[in-house]
Amino acid sequence: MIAIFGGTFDPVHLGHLNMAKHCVKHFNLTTLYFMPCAIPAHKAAPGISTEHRVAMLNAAITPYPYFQLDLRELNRSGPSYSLLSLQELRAKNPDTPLLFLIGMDSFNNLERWFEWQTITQLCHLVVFQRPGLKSTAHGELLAYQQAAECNNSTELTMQAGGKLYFLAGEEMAIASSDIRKAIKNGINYNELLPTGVSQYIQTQQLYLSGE
Ligand SMILES: Nc1ncnc2c1ncn2[C@@H]1O[C@H](COP(=O)(O)OP(=O)(O)OP(=O)(O)O)[C@@H](O)[C@H]1O
Ligand SMILES: O=C(O)c1ccc[n+]([C@@H]2O[C@H](COP(=O)([O-])O)[C@@H](O)[C@H]2O)c1
Repeated sequence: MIAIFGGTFDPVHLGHLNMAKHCVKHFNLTTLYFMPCAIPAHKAAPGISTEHRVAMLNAAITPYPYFQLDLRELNRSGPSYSLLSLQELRAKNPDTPLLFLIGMDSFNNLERWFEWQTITQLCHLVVFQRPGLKSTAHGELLAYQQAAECNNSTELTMQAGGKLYFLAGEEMAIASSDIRKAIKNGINYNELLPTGVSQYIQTQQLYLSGE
């Protein structure tokens, strides 16, 4: 199995680590790759450099041998469409089950993603809960959910892609945007971040101004 966790990670926080750890444990993964995007398809570009985001990801994953980085989107120009990354991964690994981990808010917006229906064929989507959010799928997204959802994780090992799995686990009400706001407003945010990340933010004086 190949497991990818895409995100802006501006910055990576304990909510990200929590869902990624649940995914590793649940699917008994050897490796899960955090894949930072370069230019988010649907939100404002990060106000800090790519190097800072990657440095914070490295600080966050260092204690965990089963986490690695996949930097392919940083080496591409244009919006970081997940479709392109998944197509590349699929071309290199034609028959390997491919998991793409996202949060419930991302799932509820999936219909707005570039060629989302092709994405659902290229990989299995693993959706982690986000506090206060449930699937709001309707129309074509609901049709996909009804056709693809499975409750038995071994089913995901039996085909390369096409399934949808809702992964339950401890929910953490943490968002990068709240952390950026807290830092700007001088509010303590350290308990929301891996230690190495909060140290890096302080040393580099990140997020003190801007959005
Ligand atoms: N606390 C959380 N619980 C569940 N899913 C999360 C959580 N934080 C992030 N995610 C999911 O992780 C992926 C990457 O998230 P991202 O890097 O955009 O962080 P974010 O906290 O959502 O950022 P922002 O607040 O700036 O939108 C997305 O699919 C998102 O849904
Ligand atoms: O491909 C798309 O159109 C697309 C649209 C929105 C989000 N994504 C991906 O979803 C992941 C989480 O996105 P975000 O914006 O919540 O950090 C990240 O890997 C994004 O590149 C992808």
